[in-house]
Amino acid sequence: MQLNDKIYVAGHRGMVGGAISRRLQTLGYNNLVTRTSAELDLRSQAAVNEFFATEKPEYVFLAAAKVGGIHANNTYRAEFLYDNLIMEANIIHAAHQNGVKKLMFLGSSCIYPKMAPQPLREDSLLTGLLEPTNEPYAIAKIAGIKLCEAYRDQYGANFISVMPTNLYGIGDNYHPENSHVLPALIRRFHEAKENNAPEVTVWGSGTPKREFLYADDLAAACVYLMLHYDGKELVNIGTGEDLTIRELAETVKEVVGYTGALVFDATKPDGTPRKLMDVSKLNNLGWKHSVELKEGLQLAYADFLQKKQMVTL
Ligand SMILES: NC(=O)C1=CN([C@@H]2O[C@H](COP(=O)(O)OP(=O)(O)OC[C@H]3O[C@@H](n4cnc5c(N)ncnc54)[C@H](OP(=O)(O)O)[C@@H]3O)[C@@H](O)[C@H]2O)C=CC1
Ligand SMILES: C[C@H]1O[C@H](OP(=O)(O)OP(=O)(O)OC[C@H]2O[C@@H](n3cnc4c(=O)[nH]c(N)nc43)[C@H](O)[C@@H]2O)[C@@H](O)[C@@H](O)C1=O
Repeated sequence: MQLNDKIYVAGHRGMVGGAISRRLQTLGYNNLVTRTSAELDLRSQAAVNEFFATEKPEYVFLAAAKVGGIHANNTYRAEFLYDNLIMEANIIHAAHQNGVKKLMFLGSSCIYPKMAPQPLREDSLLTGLLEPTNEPYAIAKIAGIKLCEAYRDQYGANFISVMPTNLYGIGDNYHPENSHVLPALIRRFHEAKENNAPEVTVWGSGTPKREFLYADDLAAACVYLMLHYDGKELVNIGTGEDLTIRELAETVKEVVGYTGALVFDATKPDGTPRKLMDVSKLNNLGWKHSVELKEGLQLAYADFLQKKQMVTL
């Protein structure tokens, strides 16, 4: 990938696509092509085909998707399956038809079976049943992996798949119900602090364990793998460290500076009990994360405070 090669970052306004675009620009890549969903609805095959035929991107980062936390995944099950299936199918097929040199597909740690051995190894894919709350999203992501593999097997396409762990960072979604746990807790603790509320509610039992990677680290890993990895097998991207949701809540509480109590709402789903990535393959390829959770949380909270000035979250 040369500095003036044409690179399409699908989903560049999202948290991940934004971080990948920043990383590419920092490294000197100067020919990025982007479209918002209003300009190019990736669910339209005709529009995607026309875009690829006109723009002829040489490299593609596929970071556009319908994304959300446990509640959104479990509620909008049809859109999480349909939108994600059709977007990735349209892009991967058009990339093949238009001679894209290399494409990176972003999946998710939720593709692994709910009860797979921990830490989650890449070869656990399709070895057991999925977590029900995000099965539609996971099925779509597994289809994306298999599309990349199929175009590679049949046509020799250099399409690679990476599986990020739970992410957070600049430009995250702070919706009270539809977001992931980390941004949801930043907002809830911040509002409780502002309102002097005596307690903050955390969904579920607090016992599930999750791993969190700062989005700019994820972006650095994605660009690194785009430059250094051409294999068929997926690659996990994470830190290899996790903590319970209760421990996460305590840490967010401390970073935000809230002094009240925590209560747990057992009526809300816990989801997968644990999703710790085995990152030995990534580490052996020469990449390791650099932003630890506490530092990343401080950066994310600063971003939240800044965005709050500009928009009603
Ligand atoms: N966030 C996380 O914790 C994790 C994310 N991932 C993966 O990373 C990728 C990016 O996620 P993230 O950045 O968090 O998500 P965001 O919701 O922040 O961004 C998603 C992007 O997708 C674009 N998009 C959605 N629907 C359409 C559409 N119909 N047509 C065109 N563009 C569309 C949006 O474009 P626009 O802004 O223009 O509307 C948006 O910029 C996804 O593949 C996700 O599965 C994987 C693991 C964890
Ligand atoms: C990235 C990943 O994200 C999703 O999976 P998830 O890891 O279960 O996502 P989550 O961040 O929403 O929840 C993590 C844990 O945290 C608890 N929790 C507490 N309090 C809040 C809370 O206020 N909001 C949310 N969302 N969760 C909360 C919550 O009950 C759960 O136990 C997938 O659907 C799929 O999209 C995917 O790939």
